[in-house]
Amino acid sequence: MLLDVRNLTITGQSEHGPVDVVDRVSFSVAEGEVHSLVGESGSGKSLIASAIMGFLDPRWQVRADRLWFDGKDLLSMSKQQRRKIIGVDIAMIFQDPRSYLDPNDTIEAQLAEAILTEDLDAKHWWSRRSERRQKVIQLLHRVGIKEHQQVMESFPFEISEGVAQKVMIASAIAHRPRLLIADEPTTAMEPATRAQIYRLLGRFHASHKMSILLMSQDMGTIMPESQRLTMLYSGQIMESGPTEALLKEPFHPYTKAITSTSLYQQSQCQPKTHLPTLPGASPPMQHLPIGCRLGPRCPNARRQCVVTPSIQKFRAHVYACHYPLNSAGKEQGLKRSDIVRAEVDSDTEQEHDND
Ligand SMILES: Nc1ncnc2c1ncn2[C@@H]1O[C@H](COP(=O)(O)OP(=O)(O)OP(=O)(O)O)[C@@H](O)[C@H]1O
Repeated sequence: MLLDVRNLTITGQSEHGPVDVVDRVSFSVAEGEVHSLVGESGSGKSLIASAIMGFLDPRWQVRADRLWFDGKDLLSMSKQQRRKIIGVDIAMIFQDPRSYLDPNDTIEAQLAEAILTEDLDAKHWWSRRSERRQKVIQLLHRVGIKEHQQVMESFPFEISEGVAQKVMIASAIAHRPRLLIADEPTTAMEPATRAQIYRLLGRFHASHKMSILLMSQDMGTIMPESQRLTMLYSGQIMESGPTEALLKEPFHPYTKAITSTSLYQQSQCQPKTHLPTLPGASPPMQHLPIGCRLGPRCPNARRQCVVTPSIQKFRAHVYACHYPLNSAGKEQGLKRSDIVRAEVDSDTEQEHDND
């Protein structure tokens, strides 16, 4: 497994004391896989991405049974070792690319810096400079920027959001990372630009076997190449498994709500069809409900949901719900009726014993 995350907990401070904003989250990304982490705003996607990258400031406490990259424990390495891995094997692109580009440097200067020295053939610095320039042009062409001259001479505030994201991707792929973490890379973009960015990521995934961990707020913005899907709500995993299986037969009410309001499904609906959604919004970190955090918004919630559901495995899915849907629900219903039957049987036996 390239990235292996087990029981990742991220604790922050609220006015009422420490809060596990991310609560024992587990998922993994295999070599060459695209894994989408989907959850509404505030579900903890950016915190998880930053914890993997080691970007979180010290007021957040990060614990995990495992936070491994390629078999190496990211949490126990020194800062230097971690920086080496992050600089070479893992890259990240962000929702707001312009704020991560240096406002005082041209795009050419920033991309030239991203090119690895080992990728240069020229021996002398003067010929290296022109080689770097050629490599920057190649990078820009690879991310679909044909007007390279104009973009190279620009400062970040002079380019559009879409072009800035392409520049960020160019900078990320200059390192040929094995894992790219994309934190809602197309949030503020027009649908056409969004599609371009996803096509680009899809191309690099296919040609370089690059693994991608894609963070997204809704199913309408996940990549078609996404093989695995993890649904996150308010810092807890709701359901995880192969994308197709989750779309076809969700076991968690949250997966059902998010997938049935997605552009995936909308495109197949008749006009004016009512689309089900969950009313309400995700809670702020100071007011997280006990037990299953979806409880107050969940159409299936019952008294038992104040107890955090344990992680269950059924078929290819992993889910955390006391009252799952579809075949997992039937299976659980059968188990419950066995329990009830066993309780009834033992009561009857007791009655007989008393006779
Ligand atoms: N710097 C911060 N200070 C205080 N609280 C924070 C900070 N960063 C995140 N949080 C809180 O942590 C929780 C998770 O936030 P996070 O940004 O990881 O969610 P997200 O899923 O990435 O949301 P979005 O899709 O809007 O980016 C939220 O309740 C948020 O308010």
